[in-house]
Amino acid sequence: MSTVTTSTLASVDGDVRTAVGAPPLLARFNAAGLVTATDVQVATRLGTLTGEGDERVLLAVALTVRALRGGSVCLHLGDEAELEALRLPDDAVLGEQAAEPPPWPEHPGWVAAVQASPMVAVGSEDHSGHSGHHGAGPSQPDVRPARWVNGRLYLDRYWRDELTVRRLIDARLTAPDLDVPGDAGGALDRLFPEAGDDRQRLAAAHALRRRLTVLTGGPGTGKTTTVARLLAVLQDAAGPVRVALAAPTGKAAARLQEAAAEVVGFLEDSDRDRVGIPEATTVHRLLGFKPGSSTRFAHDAAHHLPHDVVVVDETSMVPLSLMARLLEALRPDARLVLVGDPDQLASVEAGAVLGDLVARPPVAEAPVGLETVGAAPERGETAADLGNGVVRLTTVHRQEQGSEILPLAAAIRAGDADRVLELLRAGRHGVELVTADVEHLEEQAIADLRRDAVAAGEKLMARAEAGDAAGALNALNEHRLMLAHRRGPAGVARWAAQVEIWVQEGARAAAGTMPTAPTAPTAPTMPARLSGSPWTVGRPILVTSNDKDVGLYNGDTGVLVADGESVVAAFGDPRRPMLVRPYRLPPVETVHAMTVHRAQGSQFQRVSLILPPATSPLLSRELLYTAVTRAQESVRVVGSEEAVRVAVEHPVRRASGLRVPLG
Ligand SMILES: Nc1ncnc2c1ncn2[C@@H]1O[C@H](COP(=O)(O)OP(=O)(O)OP(=O)(O)O)[C@@H](O)[C@H]1O
Repeated sequence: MSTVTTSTLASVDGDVRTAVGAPPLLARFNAAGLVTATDVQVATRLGTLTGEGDERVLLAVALTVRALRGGSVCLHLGDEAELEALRLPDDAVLGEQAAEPPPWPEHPGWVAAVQASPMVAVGSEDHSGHSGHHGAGPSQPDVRPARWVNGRLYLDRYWRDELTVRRLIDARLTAPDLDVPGDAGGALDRLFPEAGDDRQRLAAAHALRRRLTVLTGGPGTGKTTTVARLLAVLQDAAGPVRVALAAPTGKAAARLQEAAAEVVGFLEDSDRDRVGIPEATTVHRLLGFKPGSSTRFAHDAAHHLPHDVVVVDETSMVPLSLMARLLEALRPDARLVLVGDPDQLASVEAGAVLGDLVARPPVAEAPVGLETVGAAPERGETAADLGNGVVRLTTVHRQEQGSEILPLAAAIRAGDADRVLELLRAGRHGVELVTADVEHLEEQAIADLRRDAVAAGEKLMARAEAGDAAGALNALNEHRLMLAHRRGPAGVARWAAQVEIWVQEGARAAAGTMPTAPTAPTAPTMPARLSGSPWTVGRPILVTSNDKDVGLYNGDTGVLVADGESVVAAFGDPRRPMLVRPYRLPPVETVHAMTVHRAQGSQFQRVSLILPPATSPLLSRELLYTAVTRAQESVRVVGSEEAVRVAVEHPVRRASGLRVPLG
């Protein structure tokens, strides 16, 4: 079906070319950068397939494809005000010379044309004969590639995924309590004592009885601690239960496993024995990812996962389609615990399910009976959240010894730009602003950034050359340069190359050779680390596609380490490095710098963030919050005060229908 093609296109970078032979109205919006050539091609192709020639409808579909690329699930066409955000050129055409955008078509007429279109099914009921199950059914003459529900225009596949998520989440929220045969109160008292954190206890009591718990909170509020202790409560009161721990990326899964093992290590012997050694995996691997297909999994609605409890960490990064597949694959009576921080960036793919689940009006009454285990929701706000299964942890337990990182994160989250700038300007306790024009950065402005990058790079090389995989993996996490954009003056491509030059210059200076361009041919006498070969020891690498056989996933980072005369790539937990021969590696890139999106789910001792100019559409509150909360010791923000302010004052808006009830 044609929607398969559009979903693939929506996930790649926008095509910046001019759409050749586009109908006149689309050509004008294309020239203004509001839709790309790819958006136009998808719309016109679907128009040809369904016999729709009305350019206003094709424009709406092209804008929907563009909105998907920006992470929205749909186009909120019914609300004229929502369209304003789309009057900025798409990120894919940023920097190109764009024409003045034409006015939108007259609104009521536009909406009426979309609803009357043969391309568009109207309403949430399925009249096409589809079973409603993803991808099911033979293709029929009346298959409509788009759908209009509650003033929103969807491509059909995304509508189906949203409906699946809505139905399965609502079923979990409205289902009766699960039976807990054992002494739940006793287990809760032991693992979440009275003097502890009430909300953590409430979360555990909730997860014991309910089929969906959404456990949210900022950094250091004890999400991982609560999950690990909750597993002990479950094994004691409802056990033995079969548990799966998962996260959207391999890196986040490794962190979850490490953190959960640490908490379990501190439990009493009996609890520790019951929980065992937690193992975490990626959501894709849990579902039985089949290479070559992003939508086909071994576990689905017909082949449920065997687990009684599934815990997903870093849920903010789970896109709509993956959430739909996960929910389908769960047994209806399994407990699902979604853990995450909804204030972080959402996934690169469409959807912000965690944010939507937290922001919905309550779907069910707050569950009763939690009092019986001594965990009564005491505040009205909690009772309303509980109608959506949400328990928000609010007390920060991590001891930060005067660091200003968490207060800075709190001010960003609260949207308080004055306070954010005050903390950054003060430049104390691990927080710093380097005011600079990022398009014309002076060497002096970035001297400290360079020093940090070179120090971390040199340490990485030294450990890698010594064949010390654990030391090299630790060094990899010492400093990370992050950016919002991939391309342009404040983009990853430029800055990754810059850091590589700095590190190599530093290495040459240390080796006593004359500085040369990093790509220059290498003299045979040059140390291995300067050879310029893709398998240079000390090269930090980023995996860019999934490889189930090797066990590496898109986004995993590692480092090339000397292994006698040869080279091996080290990944994962420094205490238990995973070693892979270069010839077995999936495609990799050098990772001296990364997008904030890529860095999500990881932590680094020091973070430097280069902000784009204040006009960038990628500047957002979530971007700044995510970057700042990646730092353990210090964070340096490079950019203008105006860019900081714009970021703090602009939370991301991703259109989706999940927050509103079905009409
Ligand atoms: N109820 C509590 N009482 C005392 N200390 C706690 C409590 N809960 C958590 N902590 C401590 O607070 C710190 C942070 O906890 P944890 O790592 O579980 O938080 P988190 O929300 O998962 O953080 P992050 O998302 O940043 O990884 C840990 O050192 C943990 O031991």
